[in-house]
Amino acid sequence: ERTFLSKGLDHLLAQLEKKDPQNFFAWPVTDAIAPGYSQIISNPMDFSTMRQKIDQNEYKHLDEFIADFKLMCENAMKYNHAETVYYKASKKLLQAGLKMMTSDKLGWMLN
Ligand SMILES: NC(=O)c1ccc2nc(N)sc2c1
Repeated sequence: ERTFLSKGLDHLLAQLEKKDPQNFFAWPVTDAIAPGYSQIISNPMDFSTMRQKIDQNEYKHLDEFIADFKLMCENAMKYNHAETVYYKASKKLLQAGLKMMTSDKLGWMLN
């Protein structure tokens, strides 16, 4: 059911997804597109999984949502070499996303 927190997380997720226009982070990364991915990345994360977790009320606090966002970006910076578009996109997304989510305007969600 829609809670105060899940409504706020919905909004944040929509803002983060807009920062990934190439949809590099929209869906789970498969070994088909990223050879060896499942051996290198033990805790995969992507926006569709975060959406599911919001809908199932699995996030109890904003910092748990932020942790999944960081995991998603850090996975990409681990698997992809620094000169790739994926690495560069994840570094930019991480910085912009954290800036947005840690602004004081979100004090109301840090319960
Ligand atoms: N999120 C990622 O790390 C990611 C996304 C898409 C993608 N496509 C490839 N050919 S490698 C790759 C990695």
